Amino acid sequence: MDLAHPHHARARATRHHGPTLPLKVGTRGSPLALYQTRHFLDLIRSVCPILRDVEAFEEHEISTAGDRIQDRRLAEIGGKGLFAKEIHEALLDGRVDFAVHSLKDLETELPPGIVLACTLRREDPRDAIVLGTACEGTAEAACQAGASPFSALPFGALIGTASVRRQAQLLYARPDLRCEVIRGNVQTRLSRVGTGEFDASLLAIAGLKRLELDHRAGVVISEDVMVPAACQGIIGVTVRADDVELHELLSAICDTESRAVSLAERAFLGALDGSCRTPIGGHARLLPEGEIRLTGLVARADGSFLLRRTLTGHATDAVALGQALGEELLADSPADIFG
Ligand SMILES: NCc1[nH]cc(CCC(=O)O)c1CC(=O)O
Repeated sequence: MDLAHPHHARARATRHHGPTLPLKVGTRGSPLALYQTRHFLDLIRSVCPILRDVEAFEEHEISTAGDRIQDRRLAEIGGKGLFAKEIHEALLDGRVDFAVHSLKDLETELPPGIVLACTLRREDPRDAIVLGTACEGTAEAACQAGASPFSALPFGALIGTASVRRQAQLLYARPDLRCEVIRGNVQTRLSRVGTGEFDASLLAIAGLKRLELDHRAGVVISEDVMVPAACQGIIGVTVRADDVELHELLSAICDTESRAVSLAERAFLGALDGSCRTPIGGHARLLPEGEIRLTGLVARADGSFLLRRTLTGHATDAVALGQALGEELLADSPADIFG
């Protein structure tokens, strides 16, 4: 073993002295991002007593291109990793030691030198409909067993969404609806529905729950009706690939179920290699007996085409399962989808 190698030197130092404090954590500055970062810090403190000191961590808010661009659909701006580029740079420069992300916003292929070290237990992965005043009273019937969640939306309603995945699945089921881009953070979107600018919007219930705004969700849509985004509801933590001591620390709070499903969902997304203009959904769930069931969806943004498939395999082969499903959907989609 080459003990002069920096990896080994640092790993040995960990065992004797623990991590060098304070640990610098990178986060976006939105209320949701800050909540997620604090939630993560609470978890790590609960398993690691030496980190309970308030001064053990230093929070660094990092503004990303995705935060600054508010008026256009992210898909139009292009470029994967719009929410993370500046955060990766801060990690590689050593300005931060680790970073907390909404895993669904993190590109599948991370820059060299950065790895996803840990995924937290998944929050509810489903999408929810937030109804404006024009839809008052429509939620109740739509929530009933057997009813379509979309029946809460009046004919021809104007829906604000920036997600081509949600738009495609919505229009496929309800071609009468109109969709327009709504951006901004969760609170901004809620207020724009509240003022009547849109009849309704679709948001991840996970974000609403974390912000204690889930009472604004009129109808929660089953993942069997609307396939969520890959890794929706999962918080992921990135570190420098050679930071052995942080890897060790983070492995203590890693959730094995979210790790397995996120591997499958991210492998699926990676295999499709769609542009961010391609509506793609991916959702895996762990079954008893150590199996994993992965559903994938690709569609046209206008809802004129939609393909959905499910594969089941062993959780230990999560990556292979994701790749296989991605390749299957790629092969069976019309040429324009991935053109
Ligand atoms: N793209 C924005 C985003 N990124 C993560 C969440 C919250 C849900 C999650 O943790 O996946 C949201 C808001 C939303 O989609 O409604």
